[in-house]
Amino acid sequence: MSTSANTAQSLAQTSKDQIPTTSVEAAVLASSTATPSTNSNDASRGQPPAAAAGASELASTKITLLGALKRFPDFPIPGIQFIDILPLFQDPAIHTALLRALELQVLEFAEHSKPDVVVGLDARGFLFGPSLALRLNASFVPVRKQGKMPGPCVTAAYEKEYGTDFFQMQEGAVKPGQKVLVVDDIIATGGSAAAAGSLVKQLGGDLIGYLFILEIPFLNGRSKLDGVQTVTLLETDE
Ligand SMILES: O=P(O)(O)OC[C@H]1O[C@H](OP(=O)(O)OP(=O)(O)O)[C@H](O)[C@@H]1O
Ligand SMILES: Nc1ncnc2[nH]cnc12
Repeated sequence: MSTSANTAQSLAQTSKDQIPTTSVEAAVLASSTATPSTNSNDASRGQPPAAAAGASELASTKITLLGALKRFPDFPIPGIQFIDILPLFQDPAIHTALLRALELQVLEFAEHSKPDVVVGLDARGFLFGPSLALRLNASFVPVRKQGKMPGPCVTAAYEKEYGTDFFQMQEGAVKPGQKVLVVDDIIATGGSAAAAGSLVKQLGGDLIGYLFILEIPFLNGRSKLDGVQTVTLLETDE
């Protein structure tokens, strides 16, 4: 079995309960963010030996995930280094490891406040948002680019790394007071995520956090998220 398959299997075999049952699960839980501005890359610090061993396994999972990403210079416009997350979904072992790691990040940071709704952003937030929502026994609700959904919608404009756009959510898709987690593949400038957060609030939702697979820290996207708890699995400064 390949390294990625081993990693995926050990992550996939962990309990569906919120209580960690393996060193990997304990380590993933231990590695999650405790504050809005910290990421999860220093997993082994201060952990007991079993958790530290698991943290090392998590670290190798992250290396596997990072290694699967592809870079495309000057896409979609000159000067942008495009980071393609689609390869994460081509290998079932990596896909499994990704989903389990994301689930555990949520269970840790939302320990006392599990989301009622996972909101995924058009289009790459749709690749894992519904699967994650099922694992969390939560609803899935999309944020879509303007003009794609029927019925009354709320709308927010936003700037991103390579242009301006408009996002929408259907009225009633989130009920007032529901706890909402916004998920997307990448946080770059943070414009997309901030617009999604504003739509959730327009619908009366309680925005409890943001979750991303990858952060590009030099673009400082977190600064647009009003201090709302933000968790990223991976980061790359390029
Ligand atoms: O933090 P930001 O600067 O807002 O950038 C991040 C957003 O950009 C990408 O989506 P894109 O708008 O390219 O749409 P797509 O998912 O439909 O390709 C990405 O999937 C995020 O949604
Ligand atoms: N550099 C980038 N690569 C991939 N998706 C992005 N979305 C915004 N910036 C991006």
